[in-house]
Amino acid sequence: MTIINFKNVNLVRGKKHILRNINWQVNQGENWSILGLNGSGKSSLLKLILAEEWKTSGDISVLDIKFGSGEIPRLRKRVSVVGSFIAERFSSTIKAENLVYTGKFNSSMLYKPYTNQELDEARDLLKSIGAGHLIGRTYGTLSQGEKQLLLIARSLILNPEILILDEATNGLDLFAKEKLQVQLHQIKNLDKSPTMIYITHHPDEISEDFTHLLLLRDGQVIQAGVKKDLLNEKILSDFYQENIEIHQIRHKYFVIPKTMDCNFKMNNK
Ligand SMILES: Nc1ncnc2c1ncn2[C@@H]1O[C@H](COP(=O)(O)OP(=O)(O)OP(=O)(O)O)[C@@H](O)[C@H]1O
Repeated sequence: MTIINFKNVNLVRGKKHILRNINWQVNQGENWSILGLNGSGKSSLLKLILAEEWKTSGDISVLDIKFGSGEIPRLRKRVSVVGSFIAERFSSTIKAENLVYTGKFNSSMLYKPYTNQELDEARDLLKSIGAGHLIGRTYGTLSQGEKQLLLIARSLILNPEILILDEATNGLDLFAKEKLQVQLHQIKNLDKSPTMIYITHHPDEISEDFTHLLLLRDGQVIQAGVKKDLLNEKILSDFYQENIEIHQIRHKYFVIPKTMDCNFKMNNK
């Protein structure tokens, strides 16, 4: 089954050609990372998947639902997102377990009170990801990392078929980042694991669980394919249009601009 299919997709807003001729196919069993610099179009691509933005031209289908077919509300219940543009939608007074429960409806609020029993499902999920201590806390009083934990729990309550992580480590400390990777690894090993899409600026965050990589620059797909074929110095130097070197420590790939050494020496003369 094809999970996501973009054919010749363009997105234009005003005079800005935000995404240009995007061809991208995600198949069952693949987990993709999307790597791009600021302004390359990552969030816009995500909004197209969620049908929050509408393509200017081309064809998009997600989970075999063709956009334009009127089935978008049904689709939204099958896709979850963790990311800042979701994080900003919640009231600062909502309680942790209520926020997690909103994931059931893919909305940012609960339209009626829920029983303690119903909210227990959210509490159990919080406990299962090591966030039990946040139960009962109000969203506005939480740290960035704590908020992120709520969003992860929220994204899982529906058993989504696609889980999108958009700069999901923003605001997380060193250890919380590692914990997120462990959680993603656990999700990947679930019986009915979702297809995961991990959007990031940072190559070192692309864990072993991600099999494929899409390199996005200035609204265009520069490369898309099997990760191990693309994470090399030649391809990434072409992609960044800068000479870079890659240092692999355990399973992490650290990318360092070669020019950095030179600037560092100049500044420290
Ligand atoms: N509605 C819009 N009208 C005009 N330009 C837009 C619009 N939405 C996005 N853009 C522009 O399109 C480009 C891509 O934006 P997008 O937010 O998708 O990038 P991004 O890769 O997510 O960036 P970042 O990593 O900085 O969050 C940017 O130059 C942005 O200013």
